[in-house]
Parts: sequence; C-alpha cells; structure tokens
Amino acid sequence: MSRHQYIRKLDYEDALDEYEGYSENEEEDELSPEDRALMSQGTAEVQAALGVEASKVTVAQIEEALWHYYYDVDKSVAYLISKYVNPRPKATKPATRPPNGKSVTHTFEPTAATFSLELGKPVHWAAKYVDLTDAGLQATQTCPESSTPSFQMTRSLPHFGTTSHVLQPASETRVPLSSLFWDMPWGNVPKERQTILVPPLAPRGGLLGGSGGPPKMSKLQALAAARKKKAEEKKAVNDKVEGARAKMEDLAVEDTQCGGKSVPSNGLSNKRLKTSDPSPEGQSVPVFGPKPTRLKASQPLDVGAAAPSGQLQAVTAQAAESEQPVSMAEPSTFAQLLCGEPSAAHRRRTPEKAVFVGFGCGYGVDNKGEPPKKPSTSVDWFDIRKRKADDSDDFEEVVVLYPNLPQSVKDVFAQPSPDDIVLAAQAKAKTKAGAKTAEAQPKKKGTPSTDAVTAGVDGLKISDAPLPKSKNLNVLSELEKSKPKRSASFVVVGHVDAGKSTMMGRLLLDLKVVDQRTVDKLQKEAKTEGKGSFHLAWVLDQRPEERSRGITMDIATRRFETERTAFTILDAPGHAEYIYNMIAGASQADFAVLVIDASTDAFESGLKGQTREHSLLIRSMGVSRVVVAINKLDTVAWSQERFNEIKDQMSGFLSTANFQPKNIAFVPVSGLYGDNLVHRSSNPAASWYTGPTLIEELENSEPSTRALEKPLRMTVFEVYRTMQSPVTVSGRIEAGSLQMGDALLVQPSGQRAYVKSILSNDAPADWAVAGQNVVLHLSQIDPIHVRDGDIICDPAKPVLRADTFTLKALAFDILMPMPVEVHRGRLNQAGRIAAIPALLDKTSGTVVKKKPKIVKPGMVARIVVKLESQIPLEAGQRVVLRSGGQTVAAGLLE
Ligand SMILES: Nc1nc2c(ncn2[C@@H]2O[C@H](COP(=O)(O)OP(=O)(O)OP(=O)(O)O)[C@@H](O)[C@H]2O)c(=O)[nH]1
Repeated sequence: MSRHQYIRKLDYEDALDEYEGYSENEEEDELSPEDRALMSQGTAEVQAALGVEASKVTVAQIEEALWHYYYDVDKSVAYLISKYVNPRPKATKPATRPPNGKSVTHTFEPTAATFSLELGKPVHWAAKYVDLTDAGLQATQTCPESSTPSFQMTRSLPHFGTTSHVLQPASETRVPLSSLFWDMPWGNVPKERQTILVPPLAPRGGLLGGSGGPPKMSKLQALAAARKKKAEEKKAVNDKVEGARAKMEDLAVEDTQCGGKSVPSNGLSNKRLKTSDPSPEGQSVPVFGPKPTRLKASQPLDVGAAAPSGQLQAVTAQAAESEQPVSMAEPSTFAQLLCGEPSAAHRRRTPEKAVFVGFGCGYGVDNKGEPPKKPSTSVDWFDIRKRKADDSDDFEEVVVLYPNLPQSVKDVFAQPSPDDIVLAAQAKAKTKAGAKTAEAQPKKKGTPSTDAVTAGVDGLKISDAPLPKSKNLNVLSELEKSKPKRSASFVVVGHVDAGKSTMMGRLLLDLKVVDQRTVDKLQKEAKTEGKGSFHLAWVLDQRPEERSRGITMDIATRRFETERTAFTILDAPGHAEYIYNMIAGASQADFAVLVIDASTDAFESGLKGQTREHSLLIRSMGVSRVVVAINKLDTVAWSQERFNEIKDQMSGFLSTANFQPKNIAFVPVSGLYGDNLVHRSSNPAASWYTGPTLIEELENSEPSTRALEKPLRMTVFEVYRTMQSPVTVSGRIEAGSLQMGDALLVQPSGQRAYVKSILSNDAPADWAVAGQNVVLHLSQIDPIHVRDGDIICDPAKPVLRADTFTLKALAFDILMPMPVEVHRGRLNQAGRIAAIPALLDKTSGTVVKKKPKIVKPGMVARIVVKLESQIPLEAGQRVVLRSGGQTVAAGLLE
C-alpha cells in the first residue's frame, strides 16, 4: 500500500487532531505505530530486494528512502542502488595539478549515449588535465616524480570491449587521437569484417512483370505526366521572374545618393553594394548568387552602368544570373572542419572546455594556439587545450581537429558537387524559358501586369479581407421583441453503464427527433458488432471507438424542442477516465439528469464511484437542480421497494452535497424500453408510479438566470472548419450577448476575431444571448489562435489571464500543498496548491482557522493555486481540482 493510499484510509478526525496539536519537537518523535509497521515491513522488503548489496546500505538510509518515497519499495530500492550501492561517479575535474608521485583516476561510466556521441556528435571535453565528460572513457592521470604528467585513457564501450592507451605526449598539449580509436568501425575495419555490398536486383517492369525494362506508362499516365511537368515548369518560371523582380525592386528602394555621385537609375545603393561585393572596386554585385566570390569577375552586373530605364527588368537580371558559373553549396560545418582552414569559429574560447567534433586524423595547434606548419604524419594530433600565456597550469583554449586529408580528397571538395551542377543546369534552363515567356508576353499599357496582380494577391493578409458588416442592433431590445423559446441545457451524468446514452437515445426516438428507421439500422449494426443492447446508445455515441468499447468518451450534444423549451442534451461519459469531459459538460449545463442503475448491487457500487463523484462535481460546478432517473427498473420487476430504497439513500446524500430538497426530483424509468421517459409506463408492474415523466420533469426545471447585461463570455466547446469559415466555434454564451460583425477577443491567445455569421438553435441568427448554445463563424483570425476551452470575450472588457488564483473550495479529499490538475470548463492545466490561507465556515464563509496544515474532506477552505502557465481566469468561475485520478476539490474563484 502506498503512503498516499494509506493517507486516504486514515481517520481524518484523528489525523487532524494530531496535526492541530503538532509541534516541531513532536515531528522528530517516534513514528506512529502504523508508520512503524509500514517502515519495518518496507525495510525488510528493500533488504530482500537488495540481496547481498544490502550490506552497503544502513537501515537508516533505507528508512529515509522509504519515508521519502511513501513506502514505495521499488522506488526506494532504485534510489538506494543509485545512491549507495552503485553510485554513478561524477565527472570531476581536479582542481589543481596532482602532487608529484600521486595519481588521480577519473572514471567515466560508459553510457548508452556514449557510442552515438563518438560517432561524430559533439563530445564535451572539459579539459584541465584530462576530463572527458560522459565520453565513456576512463582517464588516469599520473604524475611520477620529476616528470611531466602522462595520461592513461581507458575506453570501455558496449560491444567494443575495453582498450587502454597510455598517452605520454612529447609536448603535453598533444594527444594521439587516432591511436585511441584505431579499431572503431569507421576506420581500419579488418577486411574480413567489411561488408560486401551487392547491388539490388532491378525491379521487373510491366504490370505483370514483363521485361526487365522500365515499367510502361499508359497513354493517360504519359499525358498526365507531361501536363504536370509543363505546369511545374511554368510555375517555376513564374516564381523565378517574380523572385527576380522582387529582388530588383528591393535593391531599388535605397538612397539616391552614393558618395556624392549620382545614383544609377536602377537605384541600387552603394551601401548595399559594399555589403555584398567582395571586389575591391565595389562595382560588381551578385544579384542572385548567394556567394559573391563565385561570381565571375569578367561578368559582373555593372550597377554603375545604366540599367534598363525605369525598372530593372527581371529578364535582364536573369540573363545576368544565367551567366554565372556553377556555384557550390556552402560547406557544412563538418565539411569545413574536415577540409577548411582553422578559423576562429572552430575554436571555442571557453576556458577549460573543449568542443570536439568528429574523429579521424588531424593536426592540432601548438600550445600557442597556432596550427603546426606541417602536419606531422598522416596520423595527426589534436589538441585539447592551450596553455595560458603565463605558463600556469590553466588552459584557456581548446581546438577541434583538422585532419590531414590527402590532396585528392580536398580537390574533390574544391569543385562543385554533381548535385550543384545539375541544379545549376536546371536553373539555367528555367531561366531561359522564363525569359522567353516574359518576352513573348509584353505588358499591355494600362492593364496591371500578372506580376503586379500576383504581388498584390501575395500581399493580401487575413486582416485585409473586408470586415463582416454589423447591423448595429440593440440585442437586448431585439430579445424583448422576439420572445424566443426559452433554452435550457442539461448534462446527463451517472456511473459508468448506468444507461445514460441509451436513455437519451430512447428519449430522442420517442420525441421523434430520431426516426425508427435510423434506430433499426443502428440495431442491425450493433448486432453485427456483438453490441446489440447498445443500439440506442449509438444514437449519441457516434465515434467508432465509443461504439466498439461500448462507452461514452466525450460529451455528445443533441438538440430537441418541446412546446416550451429548446433543450440541449450534454451526454457525459460515466467512465472515470473521461471525467474531464464530464466536467466540461457540467460547466455548460443549467441542470442535470443523474442516471442511477437500479439493478441489484449496481446502485451500491455506483454510489461509491461516479454517482457520488458526479453529484459532488455538478453541485460544485453551480448546478443546483437535479432530476434523478432511477433506471433499469425493468431488471428488478419494477420493484417499488427498490425505487424507494434508492430514493431515500440518494435524497440523504444529495442534501449533504448541498442540493435543496425542492430542487431534487425522482423518476422511475426504463431507458431501454422508454417507460416514463416521454410516455407513461404501460407496464402494470409500474402502475404504482403516477408522478411526472422525465420530459415533464425537464420542462419543470427552470434554466438558471442569464447574465444578459454582463460583458460577453463564451467558452469555446469545439473548434472546427466549415464552408462558411475555417474557424468555426461552438459553445454556450455564459454571459452577455453578441451580434454579427462584432469584434471579439479570444483568450488566452489574445487575438481578435470578428463574427461573420451566427447559428443559434441550428438556424442563422443576427444575434445571440447568454444561455444559448451557438455556432459562430469567425473571420480575421488564424485557426491556430483558437482552441477548445478558450474564452471568447468582449475586447473592451476582456477576461484576463492569470497563473495564480485564490479558490473558495469544497474539499472532496485531503488537501495540502500538493500538485493538482486544474479543470475549468474544457481547459485543463497542471498546477499546485501553493498555500491554504484559511478554513472557512461552510454557510457563512467566515474564517474559522488561519493557515491550516491540511483540509479534511467536506470542509471549505480558501486555497491559493499556482498554475504552470496562464489561462483566462476571473472571479466567479467554477474550477475543479483533481489529483491522482481523483477529484480532490472544487469551488469558486475569488
Ligand atoms: N435492462 C435494461 N438495460 C439497460 C437500460 N438502459 C440501459 N441499459 C443497458 O445498459 C448498458 C449500458 O448502457 P449505456 O447507455 O451505454 O450506458 P451509459 O451510462 O451511457 O454508459 P457510459 O456513458 O459509458 O458510462 C447497455 O447494454 C444498455 O442496453 C434499461 O433501462 N434496462
């Protein structure tokens, strides 16, 4: 049993009394008998798990670990092994040079990462003498009498065994690298171990094999391929022309003066020339080539000369480009390391640290930091440090290696690669085609060019689209005039498999919102999948996973209307795993239908599970009316006794959960057969019930009062894309009103959006008010700025973001400073209870105790919660706190 479970089973009264009389000295006293028992049992288990290694750990250390890990034996064992039995050595650097005659050994455990690091990724060598952090190396530094220090390096890598190397460099700044890694698989691999690569067999062509030639193309395919190729070429040419044009225009937007000289009509600035032109004259500029050095000196684009008047024609620019020689891609850092000259960038002037890149032969720098004039041999050196100028034992610079590659290799890299050549040829061909196209289509006077249009379209941003028009209505007076049907949302909650979805499916069928044919079809499908009894549930559970698992996973919403009311069903999942969706549903509801399975033992187990948790949650979320549907009475032969038994127990429980008796109604039903849902039960065994049906009870439930006059608040339930808008949101307006054309603020992104159109009760509307479930088509906002759970608000009176809040919370479980998950509507955010300033009186809300150490279940407390990041929060919002898969508290933001 973990300590947390143990805490749950504590007698809280006793525990609190103990805490209240708690003093610092007492804390150091003996453990409680229960703790002592757990401790000794845990100690024995840990010792048994450690086996012979147990002798390396004291009982006190075991107890400390057990206490720390809440008696979790596995975690304690893991900790003790890593701390005492087989501690991982730290890579320490000797502070000073070891005294003569002494030796210091640094051992670095090989790790899984070691090998991949050595394959060419940077390995950090923190160098004083030798310090190979995580390099899988062991370095022994010895300093015999009157001699310079030498280093023994032992490399121990998985699969490669252990090799030792004594490094006694003539100059203590050099280490023969290649000798360390002579047998690594990237070099000197013995012939017998080398792989012989056999070219793969060419795939057989033709549909059914056929000849070994390339697969044949149908005429249609060939035509399509030709068309595609043509379109691509055309696009590439247009892009190129556009690019050239943009570049030239860009170049033209500069000063008109250049060192007192008049500037050529193309307007290229001197400043720009200087930055990009490597030539001493500062005359030539590579217009397209990224590497000025590659531009042939004989073919510069002379900006000093008169450029085509007016604007620099793209064609001219491209012609210039086409004359460029094939340029080489920028060498990678690695390539520069291999073939380039040492540059400042290759050195890291980090004191006592070296960045070592790659392996191979190389030459290093001498201890003055200069590379040797001539690499000594093909097996060269690399330096891991540079001694400071004062010749002290400190080193200030380390250097990467520069291998001494044969000239033939260097020559290869000095030329353009085959890829470079092919790309250059392609670009040239396209440029020519582009030039022809441009010539063939001279611009008509007075008509905007394609380029200009393209540029204009490209320049269009979301914000440039026209704003939706507003009718500037007075929404509240419109509401008065229209006298719409009242609307109400109810959440259907209860233990898993209580029959919630089946009941709602049946209700919709009996109300003729869903037709019999649809249900018959679902029944057939459900039967095929071996879920015959779930066909009515499938009316709401539409996701394949829900159907295959036979459980509701997310809130399912359906609308139906009676004579008086437009109802929205929020069918919540009963499974504990999806409680966050149930919380989201409850946050949108005016009242709740609590479904209870009346069959034998089911009610009892539900009361310990989600019947209890859901009841507490809906109350904390502000739902004050609940219709309890005592379901599956057909399974107990419509026993009135069973109904009364459940009714009595639930009445007691719900009043302790703060529901007023007048706000609780009970209806005996059978969701599967439709008894007492819309129609009164025709079963004679059910004749004892003469009260209202479920639908009548729903009609009797008054929706909560609407905050019409308050600033707009709407929690986004779902974001999706529709034909009308790529950002369509559904949700319930909690406060205020909105109309078409309104500007909105989306939090936490802080982005503005506009109401393009509104759907209320599935019909287009000009406006909507608090209490209505609506669909909004938004404009002027990118979809990335809107997510489920966001709040849409009035930009003039926005809801603010916060990462700390104070909550007046009802505790469902023990509360203390601890990590929690914060749920607000559809938003979840990790956080922690940072402080508990006070315990409050349940009814008056006055402070009864300051700074309690814990809050017992059932108590009300003021708690301070700190979140990992900001979410939109404001006073009056309902928030639920969960921890370890349990709801631990819920309440109102202060
Ligand atoms: N006999 C009988 N079975 C019922 C009744 N209502 C539901 N069931 C059965 O109970 C099972 C579960 O029904 P669901 O509607 O999926 O239950 P649920 O509460 O929606 O389940 P979750 O949402 O996953 O918690 C199905 O096999 C239904 O056929 C009823 O009134 N009588």
